[in-house]
Amino acid sequence: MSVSESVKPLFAQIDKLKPEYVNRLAQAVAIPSVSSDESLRPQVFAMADFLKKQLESLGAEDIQLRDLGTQPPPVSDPKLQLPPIVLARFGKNPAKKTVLVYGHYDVQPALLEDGWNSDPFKLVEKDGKLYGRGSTDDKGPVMGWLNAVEAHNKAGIELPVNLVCCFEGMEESGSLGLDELVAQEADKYFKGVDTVCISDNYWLGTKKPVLTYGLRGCSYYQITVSGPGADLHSGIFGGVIHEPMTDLFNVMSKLVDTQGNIQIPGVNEMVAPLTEKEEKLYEKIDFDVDELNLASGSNTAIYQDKKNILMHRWRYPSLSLHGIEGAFSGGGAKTVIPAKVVGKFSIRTVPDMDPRKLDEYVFKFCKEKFAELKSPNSFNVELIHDGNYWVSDPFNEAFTAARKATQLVWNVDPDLTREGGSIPITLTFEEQLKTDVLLLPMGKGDDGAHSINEKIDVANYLEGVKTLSAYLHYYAAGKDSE
Ligand SMILES: C[C@H](N)C(=O)N[C@@H](Cc1c[nH]cn1)C(=O)O
Ligand SMILES: [Zn+2]
Ligand SMILES: [Zn+2]
Repeated sequence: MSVSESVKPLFAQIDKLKPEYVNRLAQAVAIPSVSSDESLRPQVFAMADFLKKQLESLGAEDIQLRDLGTQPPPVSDPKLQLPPIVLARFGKNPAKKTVLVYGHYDVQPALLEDGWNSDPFKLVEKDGKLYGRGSTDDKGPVMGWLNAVEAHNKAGIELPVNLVCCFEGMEESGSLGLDELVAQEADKYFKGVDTVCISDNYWLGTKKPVLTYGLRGCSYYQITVSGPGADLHSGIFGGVIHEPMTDLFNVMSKLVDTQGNIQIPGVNEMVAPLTEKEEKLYEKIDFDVDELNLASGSNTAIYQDKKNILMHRWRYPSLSLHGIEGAFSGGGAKTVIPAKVVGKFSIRTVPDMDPRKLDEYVFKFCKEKFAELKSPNSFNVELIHDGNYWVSDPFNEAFTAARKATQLVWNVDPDLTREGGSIPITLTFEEQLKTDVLLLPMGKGDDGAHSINEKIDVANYLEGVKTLSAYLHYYAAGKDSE
């Protein structure tokens, strides 16, 4: 029987299980597992326990919560524990292929007062969409893998592959500790893995599914400026002392211009030149500036043409300013001079940028710009975390299986895309396990990952479970399967 025929009862089961799937996602979203907020670290641990219980109830074997020790500096609490890596497996049949699925159970911060229409940690279903922090990034897709196993169990259909799960709780904060674990377990827990599938990114737009073969890397920095012994009255000290915030603003404002051009010497020179072959690839992609505007909820695009938008998202670096710790940020008009401020920015990296050279250029530039201010305040610039870029071959066996699965579920040939975001562990899996990695996204380009009112469409959540399941079946059946 063809794969397309054999998965029909599985697809019917997936449709029937919608209430259970939504409930599973609601339980996951209700745990505010924000990895970047030290005070919420117990919630990240609670999320790992939730996954453990879910995996147990679905019949997973060899479930392990792997301790990664304490979080390295910079960190406020030197005893802060890293959340565990959750490992589990379904099946260990040597006659079957083995697929490792990776996802993350931590999320970005979210506060109602940021502008959410509802509590970010309460899943709300409205107009065919499921709103809540992590719904698309990445609790929806992680639940998607569990949902796929549940559908197989309930339909009485054997999983066509051995499934190894690797779920981490620090992806949004640099995947600390995971590189080492993957290296340690390459010949142990991960022995025999044939391919890796990651569902942790999004379609490019809102209409067409995609398969993704590239990611940018991310190097995240912080600049600390401090001076006064305490926060001060600006009426008493304004104009008479060097203010840390003024120094910080000066340095941060020199990093990038308003057209997105990075101003740090040496950075742009590391970028791989554009080839004619690559240039042609952009023509085929289904996307335009309207899709970008829809996703950003604005008309603020720097480039109006598809090629430039895609190149600047996928193959050129970008520098973003994220925030200032220690600065007054509430409502009202507090007349304070902050004593210590920490500015945060990151650089998305691309082939052929060398992260260590990048650090060198960033540190040198920031120090020079601060020195020009001739300020007596103290200044420090440091790397918080980094993760490398990744580009792969989109025509291997795993991509072929994913293309067939997408065609079956969505009735359309997926676009082959790269992603502007980062998943730090991707290259490590490829290098350490010596396997291919496929990125098979569930959500749409307008899902608002990292933003307010993050959502996943119900259709993407359900059809996504079908796509992940069908992918496993096509991959198991080999490249000539139908
Ligand atoms: C693409 C993925 N879903 C994601 O959001 N990744 C984060 C990872 C990160 C955080 N700091 C550095 N990398 C991202 O791209 O921001
Ligand atoms: Zn993610
Ligand atoms: Zn994310």
